[in-house]
Amino acid sequence: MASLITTKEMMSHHHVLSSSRLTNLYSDNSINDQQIKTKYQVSHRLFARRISGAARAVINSPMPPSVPEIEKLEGERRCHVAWASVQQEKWEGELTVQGKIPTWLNGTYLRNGPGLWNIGGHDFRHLFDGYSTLVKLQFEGGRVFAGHRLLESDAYKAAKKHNRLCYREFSETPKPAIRNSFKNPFSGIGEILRLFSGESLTDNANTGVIRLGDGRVMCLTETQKGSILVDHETLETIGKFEYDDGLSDHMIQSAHPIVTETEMWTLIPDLVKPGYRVVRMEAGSNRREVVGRVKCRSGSWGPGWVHSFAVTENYVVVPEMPLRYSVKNLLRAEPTPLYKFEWCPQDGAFLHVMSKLTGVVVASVEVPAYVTFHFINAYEDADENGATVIIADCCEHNADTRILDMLRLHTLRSSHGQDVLPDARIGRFRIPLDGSKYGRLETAVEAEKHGRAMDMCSINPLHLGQKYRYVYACGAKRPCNFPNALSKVDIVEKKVKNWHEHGMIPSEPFFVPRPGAIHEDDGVVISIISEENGGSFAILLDGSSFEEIARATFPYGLPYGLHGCWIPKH
Ligand SMILES: CC(=O)/C=C/C=C(C)/C=C/C1=C(C)CCCC1(C)C
Ligand SMILES: CC(/C=C/C=O)=C\C=C\C=O
Ligand SMILES: [Fe+2]
Repeated sequence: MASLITTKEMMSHHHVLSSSRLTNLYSDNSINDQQIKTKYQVSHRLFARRISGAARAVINSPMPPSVPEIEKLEGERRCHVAWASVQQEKWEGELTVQGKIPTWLNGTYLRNGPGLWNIGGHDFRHLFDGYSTLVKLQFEGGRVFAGHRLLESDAYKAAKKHNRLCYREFSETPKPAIRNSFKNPFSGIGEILRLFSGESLTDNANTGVIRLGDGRVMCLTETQKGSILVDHETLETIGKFEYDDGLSDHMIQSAHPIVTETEMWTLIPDLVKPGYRVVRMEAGSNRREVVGRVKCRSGSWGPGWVHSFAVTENYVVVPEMPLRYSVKNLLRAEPTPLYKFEWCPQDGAFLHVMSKLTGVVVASVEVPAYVTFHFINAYEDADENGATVIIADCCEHNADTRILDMLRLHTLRSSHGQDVLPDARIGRFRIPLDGSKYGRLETAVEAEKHGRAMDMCSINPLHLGQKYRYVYACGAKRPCNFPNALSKVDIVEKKVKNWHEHGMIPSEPFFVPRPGAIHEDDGVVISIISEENGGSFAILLDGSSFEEIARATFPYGLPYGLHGCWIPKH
């Protein structure tokens, strides 16, 4: 097994990724290459001045800039480190801690996300295209040992080897290699077959990371191929998670399985006969059993996009969004404004409820149009007459699909500080189980209280599928082009506590309950913050007061990341 590199090794060029990311640092398309290079050099020296000595090693700065250079640069729009590729493949070291890490916090927080957005001079277009970068924070007796590492997916390895994109990513389709172009393997029937067999799809598992009940740790994305096992201590890639159930020919999966100590639930969308398979896998097994199938209600060609879903104690809540997979857009080489999807509100929006035990769909209701990436939680409740109603909460983007395009890197890089982030809220669905045709969608808490941004959520995992009170998520302090605050939402009292510091971009606040806790919010919230000055740190907030209890600073800047998990030390 290869050992992780030290800071000293990292200073050598051997481990530093190619400099083809130069253009990534700037958003202003009008500047020419020479200007970009000059800005890059100045900017890197500026970062080096601002962050610690160790960080200087990372970015390999030769000299501090002169004052006029700094002033010139201050006035320019520089790319926030949140949207800049990681500067090296891997790093490991101890972090400097300010404050006090609770001694009960023993274990590893892992975060996945796209962290490298360029290869061989090609700059990726969308946040979701970047190559998976795992970050770990290992908490041990009040100390924090941390690191990051690029996931060795086939997509990343091939891109490195051939110096170009080789698989279809979220928004990008590879161009044919010039020497093969007369045969053009990326056109016609061959390409359709390669797409539908999954061959040309990415396995770049850059979205989430989960710990299965049996202890295996898996990185995931929406392609089934993108299910990859990793070692949570070394961050090494172990290999593909091989499903032995014959369900992998349906190339797509939800990026957010629901995992407990005993089982994993997920959804497998069916692009040919629009619908979803609801599947369950026992801890220790690689075989998913199909519990039931939901048939799409709408007459559209594709099923609704399903990034995540929800469960209650007895039911699985399956969303059918009006934002639908589009086979037509899947086959297009160039992205459409909605990428692989299309917006079909005229065909209706639905939610389906399946019994976990029998696989029978017990409710299928039409609801107002909605757009969500992330369900927060769901539970069974009683209505005023005592009849069962399902409550399902999600981060809802006011049925506005613009959020998908807002996550284009050019937009993120060029609109920093502008108030262009579309509004979002906590959407609460009420789904009656009495055969009603319609469900309701309400705003759970006045969105102004969390700055009208709401995504990247977590809850106390002990309340999964149960009544619950607290949601931790990214909110906003306006003006902003991206969620820039951490919010604790009390959905019962309808109160919100926000954490915000100027120029910071925090990733998903992840709640870890204190062992033995009685109160739902007794625990800590972990988030990794990318700073405007090019640095980054992990922050720990008290789950109850939402006050900062500690921060642990990285000697370099980490980009934004998506979802995390907690691996307790036994
Ligand atoms: C990072 C994130 O949240 C989502 C990633 C989604 C991906 C990688 C989706 C990939 C897809 C293709 C490459 C073609 C087929 C459709 C789809 C699943 C959207
Ligand atoms: C980062 C994000 C949305 C932020 C907007 O408010 C969505 C990420 C989705 C994938 O996990
Ligand atoms: Fe997600």
